[in-house]
Amino acid sequence: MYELSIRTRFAAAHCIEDYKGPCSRVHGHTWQIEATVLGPQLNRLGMLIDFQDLKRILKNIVHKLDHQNLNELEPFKGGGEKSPTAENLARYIFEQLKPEITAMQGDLRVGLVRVWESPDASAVYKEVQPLS
Ligand SMILES: Nc1nc2c(c(=O)[nH]1)N=C([C@H](O)[C@H](O)COP(=O)(O)OP(=O)(O)OP(=O)(O)O)CN2
Ligand SMILES: [Zn+2]
Repeated sequence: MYELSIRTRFAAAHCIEDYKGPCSRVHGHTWQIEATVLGPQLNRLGMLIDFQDLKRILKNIVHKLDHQNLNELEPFKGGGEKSPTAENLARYIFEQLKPEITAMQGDLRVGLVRVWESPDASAVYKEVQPLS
């Protein structure tokens, strides 16, 4: 199995409602997004997927989040469990990426999406592999 990863980043504001601390106030991050794709086979150029293609797809997804207040966007509206945390962002991006990747090539899978809120803090979303 081959595995490759790319990173991109975007800037956006958020707050965590009901959080006890400064994160309950609106503040910004440069969010860094890492996406990992898995697959068993290389193409005729010796690539699993062209980094450029993966970057383009990921950038199109994060473009909708760039320079937004994430709390105002539909997937994160209402707070609570839907709050725009690194965890929820990772799941949202994973779910947007998954159909794009499988449409591109049937044997490709999204391994994980990692969202870095700062250089020291990140969250991952991945689907648990079924036991074989
Ligand atoms: N599990 C999570 N915990 C927290 C999240 C999150 O998304 N998932 N988010 C926050 C806040 O958004 C906050 O902005 C981040 O706080 P923190 O990591 O403490 O960042 P700082 O740079 O302000 O921290 P230092 O104390 O300067 O290291 C909180 N928790
Ligand atoms: Zn924050």
